[in-house]
Amino acid sequence: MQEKGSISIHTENIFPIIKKFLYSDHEIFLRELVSNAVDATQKLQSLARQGEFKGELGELKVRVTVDKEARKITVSDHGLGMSAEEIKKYINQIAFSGATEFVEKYKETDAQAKDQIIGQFGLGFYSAFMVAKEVEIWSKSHQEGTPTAHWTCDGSTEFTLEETEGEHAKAERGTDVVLHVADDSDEFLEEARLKGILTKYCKFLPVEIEFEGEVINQTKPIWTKQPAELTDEDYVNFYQELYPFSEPPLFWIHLNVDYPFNLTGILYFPKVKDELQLQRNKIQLYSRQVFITDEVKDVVPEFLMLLHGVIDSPDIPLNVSRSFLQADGAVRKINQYITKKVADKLAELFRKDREGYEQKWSDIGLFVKYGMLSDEKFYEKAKDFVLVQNVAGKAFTLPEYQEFVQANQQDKSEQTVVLYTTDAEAQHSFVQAAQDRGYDVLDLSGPLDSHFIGQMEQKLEKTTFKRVDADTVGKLIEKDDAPESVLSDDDKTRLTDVFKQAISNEQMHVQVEALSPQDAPVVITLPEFMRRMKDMQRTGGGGGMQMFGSLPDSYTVSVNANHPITQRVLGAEGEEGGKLARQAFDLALLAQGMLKGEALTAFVKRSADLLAAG
Ligand SMILES: Nc1ncnc2c1ncn2[C@@H]1O[C@H](COP(=O)(O)OP(=O)(O)OP(=O)(O)O)[C@@H](O)[C@H]1O
Repeated sequence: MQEKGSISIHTENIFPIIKKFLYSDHEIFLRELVSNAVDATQKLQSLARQGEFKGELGELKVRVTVDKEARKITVSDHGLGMSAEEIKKYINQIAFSGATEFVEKYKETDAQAKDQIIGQFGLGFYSAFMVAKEVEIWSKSHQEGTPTAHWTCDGSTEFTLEETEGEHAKAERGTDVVLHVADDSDEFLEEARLKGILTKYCKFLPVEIEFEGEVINQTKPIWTKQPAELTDEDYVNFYQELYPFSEPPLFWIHLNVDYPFNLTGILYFPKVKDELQLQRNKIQLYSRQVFITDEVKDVVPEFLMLLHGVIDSPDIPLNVSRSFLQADGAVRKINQYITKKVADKLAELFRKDREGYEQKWSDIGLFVKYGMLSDEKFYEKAKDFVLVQNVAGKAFTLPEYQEFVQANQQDKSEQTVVLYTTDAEAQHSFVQAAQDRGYDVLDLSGPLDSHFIGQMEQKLEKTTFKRVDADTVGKLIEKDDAPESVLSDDDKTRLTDVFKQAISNEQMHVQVEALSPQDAPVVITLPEFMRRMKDMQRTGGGGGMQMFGSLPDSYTVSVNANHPITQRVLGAEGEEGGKLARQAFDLALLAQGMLKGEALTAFVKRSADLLAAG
């Protein structure tokens, strides 16, 4: 047997759900009521535009007032008002939106209304019951001769509705919504609290909103204007209004698109000196000038979350509570659009004002690298304007740098070896040695640079990166013209043994190498791959590498066969050779800031002895 029918809903059961649970935050009741008042005002303006309303518009301010004694909050507008019939239709029917109906009805004759009207779900009004034990509506329609309608409801499914003339009638067109605040919602009777809510959500609504005799909003915020109407000062002032006491922004992008989706806004590049200052959740999302959230995840690409500013789009699909967004195709397109705009802006700055761009690089470099690493499309554009800086502070684009080092820094298998330092101070002796060889050294000390290096090695052809202390200078870039060793094989073995014994440390692998006589007598290095593995292990990357436990430190100790000191070590009597070897080794440790504790004390003492003996 088959039965067909329609599912029924018990209003008594669903009503509390709407009231209490649909909206996570109680404070949004004010946003909803003020939005309705603004909608009512904009609808009237729309009717006037179309000639359907011929009366005087008069003053159109929305007023919010609070009476703490009487425990009342009132939201009043001079909008189009409602007759008793209309209240029945729009208010008594939950989830029937007069806003949507209006937009649909006038879409041919007033397209503007579609972009302005805020309401869409027909639920917002009921959020009032989150804070009120009773709500009254007093409304007078804009249509001549309609009596004032008075509606009351105590939050149950029962309501009263009457038409009043005479004493209680409203003199003017419009609607007053009166909330009798519930006992558990005292906080909303505080002026400061209400003001806080209004400035959070309603600061940029398009109709003036008055609270405490003061207009709290800007009806035409700058993002709704055309870029051509605005000066740099306007942008900077707006920034400072959004983020008081912050340093002026570096530059900004005015977003303005209406096809295939509607999006306006201004994104600012903040001045950031170090990564600790980077603050997320600094972009505010609006929909039709109503504040929605400052969590713009999904809408704004991850790497641009560090930007500041405002985005306004009626096309971002909101859920009923307007409290979170739904990630869908439209959101993805918006995300891509923003990425493209940012890349274009950077490319333009680079092209038009290279010097200014270089000066800003310390602030924007992090964004750019983050973007390249996280977004392939952004990478494609940014590879032409990402900059690298050498230790002398000169900036290059990647193609410029490749050309700059190509002649001198190719190894025998025609790989270009890019040398870099992560700490020019600590690695000074290596930087110096490389520079003495005529090599250039990049400063890649930023927080994302190890990832950036990895990406560059994948993308750039025939190019490898080596940290300056990854090897002795002669081996960093292996060439055919390596200097010959002056030592015999026998001497080399003897020398190795003396050093091994003097150092007596398993993690130090001694080898004799033919460096130039001007190079240091001993050089301690950590091979590039070993250091990278250790870095990965430290930062938790590298997949299953943890399984193998901590990697031991494994340094290479290169003894310079051509340095005069090796002759002295080989020629020394008794313990003298070992002492000299240890001294040379300690000097190498010292050059790298690795000489510490007991070893350092011993070194100082030995040095004094040697000086005294000399
Ligand atoms: N101050 C007002 N003046 C005139 N009409 C109003 C007013 N407040 C509410 N209404 C009418 O009641 C309807 C229902 O309001 P409600 O806030 O529940 O939903 P909405 O604004 O349409 O949609 P949303 O849930 O997205 O806010 C509105 O669409 C509007 O027609």
